[in-house]
Amino acid sequence: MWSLTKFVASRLSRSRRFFSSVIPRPCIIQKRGADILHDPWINKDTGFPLTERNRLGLRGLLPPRVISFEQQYARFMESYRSLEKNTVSESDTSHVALAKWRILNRLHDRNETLYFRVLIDNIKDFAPIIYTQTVGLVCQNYSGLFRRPRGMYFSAKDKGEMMSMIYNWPAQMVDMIVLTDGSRILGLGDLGVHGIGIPIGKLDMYVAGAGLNPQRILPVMLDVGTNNLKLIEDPLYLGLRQPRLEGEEYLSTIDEFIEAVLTRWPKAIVKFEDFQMKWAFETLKRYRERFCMFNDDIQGTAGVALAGLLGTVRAQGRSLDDFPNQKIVVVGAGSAGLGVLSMAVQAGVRMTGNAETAAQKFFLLDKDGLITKERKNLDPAAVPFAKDPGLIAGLRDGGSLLEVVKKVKPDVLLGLSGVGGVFNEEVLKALRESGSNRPAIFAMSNPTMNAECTAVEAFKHAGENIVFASGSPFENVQLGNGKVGYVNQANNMYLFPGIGLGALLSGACIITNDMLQAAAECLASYMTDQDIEKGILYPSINSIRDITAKVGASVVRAAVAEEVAEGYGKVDPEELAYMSKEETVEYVRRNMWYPNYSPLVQKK
Ligand SMILES: NC(=O)C1=CN([C@@H]2O[C@H](COP(=O)(O)OP(=O)(O)OC[C@H]3O[C@@H](n4cnc5c(N)ncnc54)[C@H](O)[C@@H]3O)[C@@H](O)[C@H]2O)C=CC1
Ligand SMILES: CC(=O)C(=O)O
Ligand SMILES: [Mg+2]
Repeated sequence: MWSLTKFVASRLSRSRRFFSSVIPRPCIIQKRGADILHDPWINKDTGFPLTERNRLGLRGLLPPRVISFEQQYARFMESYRSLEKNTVSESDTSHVALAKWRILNRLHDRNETLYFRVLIDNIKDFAPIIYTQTVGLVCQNYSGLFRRPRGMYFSAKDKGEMMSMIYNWPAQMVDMIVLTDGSRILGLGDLGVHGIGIPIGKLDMYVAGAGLNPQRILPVMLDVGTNNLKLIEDPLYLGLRQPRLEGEEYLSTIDEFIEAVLTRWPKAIVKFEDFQMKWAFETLKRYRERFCMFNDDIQGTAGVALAGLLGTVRAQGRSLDDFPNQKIVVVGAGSAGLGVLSMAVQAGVRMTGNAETAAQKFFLLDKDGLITKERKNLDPAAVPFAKDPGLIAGLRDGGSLLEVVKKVKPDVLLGLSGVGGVFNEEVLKALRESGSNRPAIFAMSNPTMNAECTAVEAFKHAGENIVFASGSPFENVQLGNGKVGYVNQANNMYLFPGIGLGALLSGACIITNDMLQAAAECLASYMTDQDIEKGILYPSINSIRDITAKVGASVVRAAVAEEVAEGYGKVDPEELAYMSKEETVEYVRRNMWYPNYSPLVQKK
């Protein structure tokens, strides 16, 4: 039973935590001298005060002047801006993008505190570099860009060794692991071990957006081979030059890795990222009831898309109850597309109470066109969305996107196909004729070149009145006469930081559908009616910490309501249950790490 004494004690412990977050806590280290300068977690470069230089054996290893954090920050930004200025006229945009990534990566490798401060303060400018879209280019060029290892690599050759390998990681605690096998990196396909750039980029977003402590995150590449022949033949390829493991061999490798992780860090959250569809679904089914994990491409994407779809209903001036009446054509029946449809159906069922009607207005296409009940060898995950061809006159299995748009007259066209340009001029013009009072286009595939259409194409061919969102960022479109076509970024980056942080701070033993639903609903309700009217469905990425605090809190509360919360640190589930909504947001905010130089104290 919750007692008054416990309540007062919890308030006191909360206020103690509050003060400790204002006064930088000392960081206890075991290193000395040059080892400190080579450890990006604790390095301050020229920022070490003289007292620390004396205490830590750094005197003489640095130029004598102490440069303040603010000066270091300004110096970095100046070199970044001058790179930007000097390359503005270059036609090779990928060369410029990689130069920007390199300058950030060098800082990341040297001084994480400064790196994360510049990232947080300039998230709108830097997210497209460390995350989609440049991260895709980085993975494609990884063998040439590789300088220092980051994260851990477990390979098919490590079978039987993983339990001891996990103890090679230098940090005592790990809160969040992002795991990939590199088999479907963005829309770029199988990039094998070079896909490590994705877990690194995602975890950068966790630190920037959710305030996870960078000393407690771990990007992991599980190298089970690659089926990309170009990579296998490349002498500089950094991974195993063998075909991917399949079947039981594959699953037992992942099982061994998971067992090793959970033995060392039983409360670590494992986020699965960019697995090819069959393993994305299989691993989610295998593990989701066993430990705290989620699949970002299936579940994170679904929540962001659902928030955007609900926003679209509002933007059309309709009531939210009208959502199940939206005709939605989803192009791409992979992990992301099926994840979105499943969540949209769940939302429809909650609104209508009827599972059958909930999916009726949703249409699904894959590379072979419209999926109907006549489809041979239909993936079981797609079965609930397969249409009866008789539903609308002229619909047929394998019907092209253009045919489907002309016949169905959708309100929403949502692309998760990984194929650039499938929303071509004809398709967009057909959407314009759909009769919807405000059609919406979600060109969600990444990176930019894989977007189903560009923002300019969408506004030009589908009309100025549309709602537009893309997975990778595009500039807003100037429509003339001062009118602006607003570009939303429909990317799971709006949700995964909050899902991860909420799961962590509730101490959730698993991540349930209700927790994911709560995250999506929280994001959906974030926007004001005025914004939505302008076609703005998602907040600016500049607000990512505020969004994450709210999304994280809604995940914590859902975890408590579902009785899967086991508490975090000294905060037990009863204390979580006692918190009001606002207090939960405050609790989440207070637990976000923020980059400041901490005093370093050497452990004797
Ligand atoms: N914006 C976001 O937050 C997210 C975007 N994505 C993007 O979604 C894309 C797909 O990801 P997954 O579903 O995991 O891939 P996947 O490989 O599992 O599925 C791709 C699907 O697209 C279909 N497809 C291929 N060519 C097509 C065509 N010409 N017309 C219609 N359908 C076609 C395939 O048959 C398959 O069903 C990727 O580009 C990825 O970057 C994925 C997750 C999150
Ligand atoms: C954003 C993301 O997770 C993807 O494109 O795979
Ligand atoms: Mg992904």
